[in-house]
This record gives sequence, structure tokens and C-alpha cells, in this order.
Amino acid sequence: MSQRWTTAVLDTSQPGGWAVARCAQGFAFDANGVLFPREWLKKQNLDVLAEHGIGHFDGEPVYLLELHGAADWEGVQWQGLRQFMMQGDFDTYKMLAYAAQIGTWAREHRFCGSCGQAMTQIHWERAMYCQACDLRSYPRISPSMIVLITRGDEILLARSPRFVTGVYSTLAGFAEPGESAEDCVRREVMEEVQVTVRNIRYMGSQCWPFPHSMMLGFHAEYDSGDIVPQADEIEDAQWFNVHDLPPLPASRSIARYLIDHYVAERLGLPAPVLPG
Ligand SMILES: NC(=O)C1=CN([C@@H]2O[C@H](COP(=O)(O)OP(=O)(O)OC[C@H]3O[C@@H](n4cnc5c(N)ncnc54)[C@H](O)[C@@H]3O)[C@@H](O)[C@H]2O)C=CC1
Ligand SMILES: [Mg+2]
Ligand SMILES: [Zn+2]
Repeated sequence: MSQRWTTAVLDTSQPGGWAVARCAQGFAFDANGVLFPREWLKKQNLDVLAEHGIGHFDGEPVYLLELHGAADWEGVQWQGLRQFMMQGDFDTYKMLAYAAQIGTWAREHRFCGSCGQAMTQIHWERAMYCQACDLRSYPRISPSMIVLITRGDEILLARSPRFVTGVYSTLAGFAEPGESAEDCVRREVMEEVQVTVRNIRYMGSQCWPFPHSMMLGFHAEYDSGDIVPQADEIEDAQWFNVHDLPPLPASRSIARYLIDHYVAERLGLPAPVLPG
């Protein structure tokens, strides 16, 4: 399968190419999609905070115009990254996911965390640079574990108060300094539902740009303990039979993949493919 989207550090002093525009309401799109001729876009009187050369789509250079706050631009609509993930072309979503992560990270690293002076983009790698400290800040990625716990025909799913009504999902949480991925799985499971697990098995990973998670997916078998949902974080957690499941997360998420993969295994169906 050919890859339509590839990342690159492009020099913003070079003219031409295509550009995407992002503001607090999401990415701009019109009848032609999210890519606009870059030189034309720069004449549209947009309040640009920063410009980044981010890669190639179908071989053509692509830039990001990161705008200040919300934008008011006649004839153009704005849509959040989650909508692009749920529907439409996956390569376009991957390009926007990368653009969003670069835009957010650069916006949040305009000043040096060590001396407070303004940082600048460098052009030979993706980093913000403080000349005074000779310090580079690289794009931020937060490793997060996500795990499906199973017990024969039953799977453990939980809901956070932040989820869409009725939806149950796998357990997830951010890695802390000093722990391995497996330590993190055991700790998060203990914190969120107070059960122990065994046979932790790595299943695959997924970039989750909301705003900068890298999901590492696992399967684990239930070992011991009764479910006790964590106050505030977990609204409800239950064992569900694979023949009788609640509403599940979006089909392109790794949470859904972990569930679908196990259900397919139990029911003797073909294994699903992890969107990546
Ligand atoms: N792709 C998928 O299928 C799924 C992705 N996720 C993602 O996994 C990540 C972790 O899941 P949660 O249950 O929300 O995490 P969690 O169980 O660790 O709790 C979230 C809390 O962690 C703290 N936190 C926020 N950012 C952090 C960071 N970078 N490092 C350490 N702690 C941080 C905050 O106090 C936040 O309220 C989130 O980004 C979530 O969106 C969660 C479920 C499904
Ligand atoms: Mg969690
Ligand atoms: Zn500095």
C-alpha cells in the first residue's frame, strides 16, 4: 500500500506548495478539502501565529498555518480533529493529526523552559531552539497504556464521566517516570478497578493526537480481585459477555481494535486490522 502522507521538515522561506490552516475551532476546509494553495492562503488576511513545513501529501509539500485563537473567515468551515478521525479519508486525518501535534507543541514551546527567552524553529530537525542555552525542545509525545482485561467469554470495560452516554471502553492511563509499560498497565488497572492481571501481552500501538498520546495496546488476563471503580475517574466498570456488549468506542480507535480482536478470537471470526 503506498503511503500518501509522509512527514518532513520543510523550509518555510521557500515559496509554493499547499497549506492547512488550524485555529481553536479546528482545521479549515471547503469544497476542495483541507489543502489550500499556500501562497493564496497567506493572502487571506489570517492572524498567523506560526508557520511550519510539515511534510508531503501525494508528493506535494504541505505547510501548516497555525492561527491565533478563533478565526473568522468567510466561505470556509472549521472542523475539529476528532471529526476528521471519525469520518473521511484516513491519510488526510493522519496529515492533520501530525499538523495538530506540531502546532500545539510549537505553540506551547515558544519560550525556553530554562531561561525564558524566545525559542526559534530550526530547519534541520523538528525542534524549537534556545540559542542562549543551546537547548532543543522536541515534539512532545506522552506514552499511554491501554489494556483489555479478559476472563473467558467476559471482558472488563469501564466508562469515564467524560465518555459519550452509554459507551464503555478499555482501561487506559499515562506512563509515569520510572515504570515499564507492563508496570504502568498493572498500576493503572489497580488504580482504576482494583483487580490484578497476568499474562500481559503487547498488541500494537496507535498515535492518539488528543493532544499528544502514543497508545500502547495490551491484552491481559484477569487474575484476582473484585471490581472497585476509582472515585471520580471511573463512573462504572463491569464484566460484559462477548455476546452481549454495550455501545463501544469509535471504530478507528485502538480501544475498539483490542475489543474487536478478542471478540473475533472468541467467536472464530477473522482478526480486525489496527488502523495506523
Ligand atoms: N485511542 C484510544 O482508543 C483511547 C485513547 N485514550 C487516551 O489515553 C490517554 C490516557 O487515558 P486516561 O484514562 O485519560 O488517562 P489517566 O487514567 O492517566 O487519567 C487522566 C489524568 O491523568 C493526568 N494527565 C494528563 N496528561 C498527562 C500526562 N501527559 N502524563 C501524566 N498524567 C497526565 C490528568 O490528571 C488527567 O486527568 C488519554 O490521552 C486518552 O485520550 C483513552 C482511551 C481510548
Ligand atoms: Mg484512565
Ligand atoms: Zn534558554
